[in-house]
Amino acid sequence: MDKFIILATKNEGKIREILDILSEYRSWIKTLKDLNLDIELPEELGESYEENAFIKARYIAELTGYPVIAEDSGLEIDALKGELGIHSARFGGSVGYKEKIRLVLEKMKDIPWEDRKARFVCKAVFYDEKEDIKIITGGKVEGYIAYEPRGERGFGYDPIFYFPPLGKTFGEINEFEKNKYSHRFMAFNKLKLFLECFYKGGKL
Ligand SMILES: O=P(O)(O)OP(=O)(O)OP(=O)(O)OC[C@H]1O[C@@H](n2cnc3c(O)ncnc32)[C@H](O)[C@@H]1O
Ligand SMILES: [Mg+2]
Repeated sequence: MDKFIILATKNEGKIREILDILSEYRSWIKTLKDLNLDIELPEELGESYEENAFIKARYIAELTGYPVIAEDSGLEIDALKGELGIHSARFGGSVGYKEKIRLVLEKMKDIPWEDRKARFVCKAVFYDEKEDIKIITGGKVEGYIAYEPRGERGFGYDPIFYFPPLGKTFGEINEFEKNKYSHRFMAFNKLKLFLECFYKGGKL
């Protein structure tokens, strides 16, 4: 098959979740790894999740000529206004997530539960240069920053994101559960509606 969509992300955690959400379309989707495209994505200098998702999508679309899916996401913490959000991946510099999490918790050590509100946000983009299509969908999930990390599942900031409806952090729930409630699920589930029309209309 020479027609496919490229998934433009380097984050293995995202890839797992997105391929699972879009599992019906798995045979149409190629990751950068599937294509042996060992390249860096461009700097995410946009001012919003949408802009950054589009920067990544456009870069790969221009490079390959194929339709592309990309996303940009982040953790917004009310008490640390503006520090994470679209800067979540860069927060704390080039250190691992154990250290980023330690830094967040250190900054929030005196903050009481009611002021620990946070949300994960995701914007997903489908971009097809040839067909002149740009679709953006979004998702959000509300929770709290836990007092300490719990669970080893998921990726990134999952161990400190406490999700009240399940009484657990995202680090404690399995992929099946995360893909029922997450910001990424919501964004990509909406994008799926579009892919359904596009795919069923034989457009790909
Ligand atoms: O740009 P790409 O290659 O897609 O991968 P990335 O990891 O750099 O991704 P972003 O630029 O979108 O930054 C997202 C940040 O938000 C964090 N994040 C996003 N969704 C998350 C989730 O579901 N669980 C935990 N952390 C998440 C993630 O760890 C990053 O620090
Ligand atoms: Mg990134």
